[in-house]
Amino acid sequence: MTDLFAPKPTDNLLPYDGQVNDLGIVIDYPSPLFYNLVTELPWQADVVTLFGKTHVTTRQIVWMGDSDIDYQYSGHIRQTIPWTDTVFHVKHHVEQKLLALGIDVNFNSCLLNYYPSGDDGMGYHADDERELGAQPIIASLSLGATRKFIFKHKTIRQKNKPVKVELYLESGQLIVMHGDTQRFWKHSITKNKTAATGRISLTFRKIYPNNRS
Ligand SMILES: O=C(O)CCC(=O)C(=O)O
Ligand SMILES: [Fe+2]
Repeated sequence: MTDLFAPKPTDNLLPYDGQVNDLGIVIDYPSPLFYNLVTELPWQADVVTLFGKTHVTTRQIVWMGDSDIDYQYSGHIRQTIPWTDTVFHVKHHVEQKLLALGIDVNFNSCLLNYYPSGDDGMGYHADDERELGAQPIIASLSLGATRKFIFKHKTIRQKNKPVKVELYLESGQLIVMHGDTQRFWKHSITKNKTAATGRISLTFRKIYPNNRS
């Protein structure tokens, strides 16, 4: 039976000011991939500066990409490690899925995030650094525990509250943010005390090093 309410990959999840598509589950066996990445990658705590204060996160990250790319955000320079066979393979798979939506992109970088438990999240932010270009294309593949992903409009409010769009990201699910999304919306992964297991997201990006400010 077809689910009349299941979003089509071509549906825009945002009401305006950007474009987010849900490509659904694109990985047949996500668990082996999850455990492979947890064990094989050199995870490190992230360092974030908020209101002038530096924090070390329990969320763990790895930057991966082409050898000529390193990435700078929140004032910190990130070392990029070369593509592993596994992630390079996933990158190719993701690019093929996007092609079917009419999005033709060759990602040169990936930020992998590991949330060991439901106590780990990522606060509201926009991936709007200059080096990502004016309309960044960011594809995000989720593995492991299902977690809630929230978009919050930067300026538009309704009934005195910011406009929000929420979705749940499941293991093997791929979404893509593009168009004006980073310009007008922030996004976050909320903490969830009931999430018993870990989650990984692979966020593929295209970096234009010459746009660095
Ligand atoms: O883990 C996620 O799904 C979100 C990650 C994210 O927003 C980022 O890496 O910029
Ligand atoms: Fe992000």
